[in-house]
Amino acid sequence: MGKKRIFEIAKEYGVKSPEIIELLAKHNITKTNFSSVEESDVAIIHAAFSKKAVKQEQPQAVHKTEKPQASGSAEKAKPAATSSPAKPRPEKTERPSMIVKPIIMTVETNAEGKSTITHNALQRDKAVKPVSTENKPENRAAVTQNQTVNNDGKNKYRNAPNHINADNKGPKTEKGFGSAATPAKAAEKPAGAGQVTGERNLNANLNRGPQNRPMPAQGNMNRPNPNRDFNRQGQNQGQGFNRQGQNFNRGDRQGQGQGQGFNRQGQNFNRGDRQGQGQGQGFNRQGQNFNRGDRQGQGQGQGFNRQGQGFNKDKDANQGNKFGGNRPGNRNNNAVKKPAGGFEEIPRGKESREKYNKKHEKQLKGSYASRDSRPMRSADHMRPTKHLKSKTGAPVRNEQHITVVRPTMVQIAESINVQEFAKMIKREVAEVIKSLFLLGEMVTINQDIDFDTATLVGNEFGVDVQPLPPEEDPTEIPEIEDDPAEQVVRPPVVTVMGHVDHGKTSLLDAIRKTHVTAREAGGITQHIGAYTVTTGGKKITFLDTPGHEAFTAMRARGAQCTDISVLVVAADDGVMPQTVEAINHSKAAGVPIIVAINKMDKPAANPEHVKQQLSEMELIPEDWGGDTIMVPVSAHSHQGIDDLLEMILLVAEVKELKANPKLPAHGTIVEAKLDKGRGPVATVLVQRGTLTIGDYIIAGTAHGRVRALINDRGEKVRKAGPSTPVEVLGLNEVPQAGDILDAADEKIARGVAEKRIAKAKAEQQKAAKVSLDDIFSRIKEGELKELNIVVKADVQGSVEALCASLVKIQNEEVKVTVVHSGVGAINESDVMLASAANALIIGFNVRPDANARKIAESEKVDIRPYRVIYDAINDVEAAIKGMLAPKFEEDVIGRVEVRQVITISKMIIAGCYVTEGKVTNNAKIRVVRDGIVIAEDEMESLRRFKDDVKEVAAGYECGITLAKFHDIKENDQFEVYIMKEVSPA
Ligand SMILES: Nc1nc2c(ncn2[C@@H]2O[C@H](COP(=O)(O)OP(=O)(O)OP(=O)(O)O)[C@@H](O)[C@H]2O)c(=O)[nH]1
Repeated sequence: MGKKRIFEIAKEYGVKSPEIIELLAKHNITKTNFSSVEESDVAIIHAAFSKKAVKQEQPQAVHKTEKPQASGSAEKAKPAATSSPAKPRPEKTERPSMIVKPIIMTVETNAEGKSTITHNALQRDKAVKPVSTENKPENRAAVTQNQTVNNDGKNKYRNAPNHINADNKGPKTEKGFGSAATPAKAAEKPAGAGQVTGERNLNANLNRGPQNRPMPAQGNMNRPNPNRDFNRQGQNQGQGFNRQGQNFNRGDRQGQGQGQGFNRQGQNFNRGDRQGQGQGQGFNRQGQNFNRGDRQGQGQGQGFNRQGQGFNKDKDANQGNKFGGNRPGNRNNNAVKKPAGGFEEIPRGKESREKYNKKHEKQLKGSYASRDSRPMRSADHMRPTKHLKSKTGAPVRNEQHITVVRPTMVQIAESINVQEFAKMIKREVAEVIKSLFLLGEMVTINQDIDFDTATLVGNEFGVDVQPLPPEEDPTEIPEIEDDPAEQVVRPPVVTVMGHVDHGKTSLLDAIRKTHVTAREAGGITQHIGAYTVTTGGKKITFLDTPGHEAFTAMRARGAQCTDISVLVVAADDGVMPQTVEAINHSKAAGVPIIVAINKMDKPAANPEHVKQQLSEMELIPEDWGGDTIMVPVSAHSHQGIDDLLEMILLVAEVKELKANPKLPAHGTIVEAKLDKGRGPVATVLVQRGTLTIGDYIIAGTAHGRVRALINDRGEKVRKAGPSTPVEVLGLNEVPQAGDILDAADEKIARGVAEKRIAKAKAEQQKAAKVSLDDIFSRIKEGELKELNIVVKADVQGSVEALCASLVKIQNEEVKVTVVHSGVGAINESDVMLASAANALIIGFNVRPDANARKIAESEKVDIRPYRVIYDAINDVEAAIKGMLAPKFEEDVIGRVEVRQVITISKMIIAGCYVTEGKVTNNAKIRVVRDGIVIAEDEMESLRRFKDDVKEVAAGYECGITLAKFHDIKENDQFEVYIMKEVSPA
């Protein structure tokens, strides 16, 4: 057990080291924090502090360096107190989940010109990682002298005294770094223990960067330890990443190499009879030790770059201790003559030190080695502190406080430049790069790192990295705060869905007691309507969605702005494809489903079968123990309608549907059309707030002041609250179904509309551009045919439905492209566009105006007006089939046997007999010999006797000459076939 040192004793007695040093000084004993204490000294200390010793309250360890001996001779380096390493103080605090306060680091200067740093970041860090440092496999880079001696894989940095004697101001060692020791003494030193010879902790904090980083287990990634001879002992310890703790021994030698950190550390090369120890901590090529001849050498290195190298030649003994710095000339060719570190002694005292700093300012700049010595910089904690004195001339403690503020939280975008990030977190770029390096990212100063990487790096430095709040979209109306206290109960919005003809419209009619069906062209609901009904004093808003497949897109949207979905299933028909689709849409939108089993009045009604089918789709009826409400109804006899409404209200009650009517209106455009007399008319479902006449509204790119509001019964109203469908007049253009409507300040609305128009234009332009990919795919497609179509319809819903159906028609060979679509009559520009794009125009419920008709005639543009969507789709389908390239199929029409081969003036004539079918003069011939096809050719001539004939039937003889193949032999079989056109599927 070695002698105890001041700071350890201080800890034991619960006092600060300076107090002990002061006490001993009174007894004419000069000691520093790291000085060991003689028995006699201990007695003095014990006498003075024994009472205090009881209270062991986390003493603040003060890190000091030893005062130089008056003689200036190389003091024996104290072996590291491996048996009693500076233990980390027990951690009591825990890291708060989010740290918002900045790190304040205060550098205190004491009377002796030593600086200590009280550092709430460090304390915070302690809270962050309680005790965990004990378990770390690697030593962290920041190593002060006492850390050196804890070279046991444990890191005391966070727990160690928070002092950074980084400013070259500690008691300046006259011995410098890497001072020499005698071989004998060096040999005594335990391998692996820190060799404490140089007392100055120059640059001790240089490598405080990345901590807690995952490093491989000790020595795991090290290269094997090559020992090439007998009689040698080679020890190799490595921690970290690469080539650490290498040890090369030749001859009778002992070599020990220890390496911790990152790269090539603790290398030890020994040749001849020698003993060598190499220790390295830090980053790069540390602790190298090269010994040749009969020699003993020790090399220690800590810090950043190529430190602690020791070269021993001849029979010198050599020890080198280096801490930090960049290539600080760490070679100990003759340790006795020259301090190994090559450092100039730094003068003590304020004035002389200032002079020194001034003198070295230039050379120190930009060097890691000199970072500690540099004047204070933004993120620096190594500033030379002033050595102040009180008026009386006595040294005063804490005269100067330097505060460094580092952020504990930064916000970044998706990626950030390394340099910028370092600046942001107030760290050196090299620290950040190093951290990234250790995380496996090789980056340069100008490279960008993504958010996740920045988060990891931020964690290394105790900085919480958060994403920047999303930029406000100029094409969106600013969000308004919705106070839940202001919200009131609103009616449910119900979508009626189901397979075509299962009775959706009839059911709504039955509910509204009106007859919408009769008015519809083709008897099919063409677009969404919305109605409000009152039952038992409560309102329900229904959105009627069309049943045809073509309206899938619209129906899906309908489900999204609704609260409850009523699934109509005909009791006599059961679950059909669109029933399944409707279920999927509702489920996807998270909307509860109430099943209305319709047409119960029909004799063929089989509700149990419907339930059975639905239960297979995970809609288990309540009476079967499930949770899906199923109501048998009849739109004709009105059976069960009240039950259905009751169930809707029940579900709505459970959902607690609420909205704030006091806010500016916010809703969805359910339908929009261009009315000749009234201009653009939009059906809006108000979802939040109240829409009032005079409000300025925006929906998509359309905007304007509300001129009139018409409810679902055709009555003019002044306002419409939440869950109310209402027709709105006053927009400057027809919005799109599904657009969000907002009431807003006119200026804002106009601005937003302009931005949306610009955005849409830009997107259109972008879409119009032909990309390289596009060109390539077209080349690949080769025979690609495109059918361009312009679609015009009376309402937006129909436009969408048609477009969706038309695009679906396309097959492998023909592509249907809707080059333009819109609401309103077919006009001149539609025709011109169709002409330019070689498109046909499909009009649904709209007619071309006179001008358009004229131009269409002259431009030969085909305009097809329709009243029923099916017809339009069917026609296009037929047109596509007509456009398909004809397909041919082989048709074998006969078989012929060659009975004789005749040669007349170089012509080879096969004398044949038709065994099967027939042979025609335009047929193709496949020559088969012994079951193997040997040629395929075309007929050149077909003759009977001397006459050319068109065909010869089975059982007759004929003469056949082939166009190319002349090697015909007797008994060859001719398979006679023609290519027949087949109609496309
Ligand atoms: N017997 C009987 N027939 C009904 C009932 N409900 C609807 N129908 C008939 O079923 C047919 C289709 O009814 P619609 O209401 O148009 O069906 P839909 O689901 O709205 O059809 P689309 O609008 O085409 O999607 C009509 O002939 C109705 O008269 C009912 O409860 N009983």
